[in-house]
Amino acid sequence: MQEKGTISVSTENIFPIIKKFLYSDHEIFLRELVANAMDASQKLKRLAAIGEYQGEVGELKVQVSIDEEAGTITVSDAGIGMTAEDIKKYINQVAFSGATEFIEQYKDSDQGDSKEIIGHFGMGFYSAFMVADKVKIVSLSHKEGAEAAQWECEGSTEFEISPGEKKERGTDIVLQVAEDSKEFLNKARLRGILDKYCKFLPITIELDGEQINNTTPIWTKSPSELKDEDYLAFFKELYPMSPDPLFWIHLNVDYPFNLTGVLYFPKITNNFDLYKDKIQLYSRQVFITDEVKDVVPEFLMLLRGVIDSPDIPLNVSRSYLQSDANVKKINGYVTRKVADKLEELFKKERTAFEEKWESVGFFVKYGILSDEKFYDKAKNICLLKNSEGKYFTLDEYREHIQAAQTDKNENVVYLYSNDPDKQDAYISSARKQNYDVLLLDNQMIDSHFVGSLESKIPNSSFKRVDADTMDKLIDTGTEKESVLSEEEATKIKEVFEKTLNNNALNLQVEALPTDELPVVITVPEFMRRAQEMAKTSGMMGLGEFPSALTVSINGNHSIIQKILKAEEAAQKALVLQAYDLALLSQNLLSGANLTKFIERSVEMVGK
Ligand SMILES: Nc1ncnc2c1ncn2[C@@H]1O[C@H](COP(=O)(O)OP(=O)(O)OP(=O)(O)O)[C@@H](O)[C@H]1O
Repeated sequence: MQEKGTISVSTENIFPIIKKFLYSDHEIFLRELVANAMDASQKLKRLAAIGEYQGEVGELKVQVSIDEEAGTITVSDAGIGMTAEDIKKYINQVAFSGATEFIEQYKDSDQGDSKEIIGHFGMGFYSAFMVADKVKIVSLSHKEGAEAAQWECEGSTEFEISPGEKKERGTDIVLQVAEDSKEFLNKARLRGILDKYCKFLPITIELDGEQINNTTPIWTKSPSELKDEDYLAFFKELYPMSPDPLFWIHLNVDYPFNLTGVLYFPKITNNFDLYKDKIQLYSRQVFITDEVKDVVPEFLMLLRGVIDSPDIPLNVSRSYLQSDANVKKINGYVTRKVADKLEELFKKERTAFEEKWESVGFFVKYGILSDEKFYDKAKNICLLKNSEGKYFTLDEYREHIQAAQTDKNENVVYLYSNDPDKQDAYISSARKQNYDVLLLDNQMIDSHFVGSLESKIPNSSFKRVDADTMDKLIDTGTEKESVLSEEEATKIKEVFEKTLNNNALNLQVEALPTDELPVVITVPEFMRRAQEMAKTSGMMGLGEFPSALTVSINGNHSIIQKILKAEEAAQKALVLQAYDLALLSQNLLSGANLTKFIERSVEMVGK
């Protein structure tokens, strides 16, 4: 008996709409059909396990095959199958409600958002019509005495149902591939899609007889069954081109939500962007997306690996995902696990932890900057490295510098360098005073990190080592003895002003140690930070911000006496020489000024 019917649906014909708006994601039809076949297989397994199916279960693999000549793709399973009644119920009604719901969602969203909905909306069975102009279902239900049934639909709301010819339990979905979708008849193309979405499905998937998937990926196993090699091999499987990860975290939770996975800490190179969106999100081993925004905290998006959770609602739009309670909990859980793992590593293998700090520190700092709560968890394992390459925790470091580097206001002054090469002269001045200098030279993150630490550590101030002369950087309130009389100080300042003839310079005479340079050039900390902020926020073009240099003349240096006593011409040469030397030590001397300096030096040496 053949039966014809019309699928009741408010929209005249939803297929053209499905086709049009799902355009960029056509390939997911295969994921949907394979996932259905897998569900049907697993349902049968469950029925057999609870004794509701008495027959032979047999091998439950899902087969995908291409018949290029006939222009068809067939997805077959040996799962529970469907009777004609089941087809009417599940395909005509249930599946359709899913498709209609999609259209409703699409209508409610503005154009810009539609792609997101599409990307996260499981279109189910009807997504087959994105690539096929005719779909046939032939199915034999597992139910005793069931007869095979066949359903056909040509992409309109009309369908035809009739007895089918099928002897084995299960379902064949046959797609007559549409003219504009012929690419899917290519085996390599299908293989690519299966590799992407179905690589770790729990039931064997074959493409033209060849197994595609690994049915028991490591995140489905217990950590006690796994060795380091297994984790490394899995990492290589996911990211064949990447260097080995630093370490990994096996996630496993079943209350209050369900989540498994393995997250890897990659070695950080400078190309951070390459590392974003590399965590893969699965739902019961079906690949969903690698856009994990909202599910994983922003700073952990640089991690790699797999998260699998049936509790992440994937068939809804982004905005919903953000406010979803489960997603929030997952987010919190992942953050906590990462913090725990870092603490464990730190406690167990501090040396190894220090060796990995270049990469690990990036996550920790990023986490501290972006997540208030993460600081509380990470403050005990956040390391600081000094210019001698030694590592300290925040507490250890404070202890280390407290005695020497507390200023008259009881602030502990943390000195740092962001470019040890350029700031070498300042670092060595600091060391001469028995001060310690931190290395905070990650250009991407450390300038922000400095500000953040300063606000988090009470009574602390961070100053770059070239922000002022040493005794002003850490002002202990003790007056330095000056060998210059007040008159001489005024005189030397005048000589410098006249010779350098530059209003932008902030000239001052100071009593610095005799072994300091005769002239020291610095950029005040607050000024430099304001400049950096302006640069990063794009408020001002580079260079527009006044660059205020402070020029400190070391009144205690012997050369100052020489200048005071010299003839005018010699005086001028000495001032320029002392000033140029200061610029040189900051790496600020170049071009014509450098040439002049060299000429002058040669002349002086020759005298
Ligand atoms: N291969 C199959 N074997 C048995 N039943 C199937 C098969 N494919 C689909 N079905 C039935 O049709 C129903 C509708 O399928 P459809 O893919 O549209 O939605 P779904 O799987 O329930 O949800 P989703 O939108 O997440 O895919 C399924 O719930 C299932 O009962």
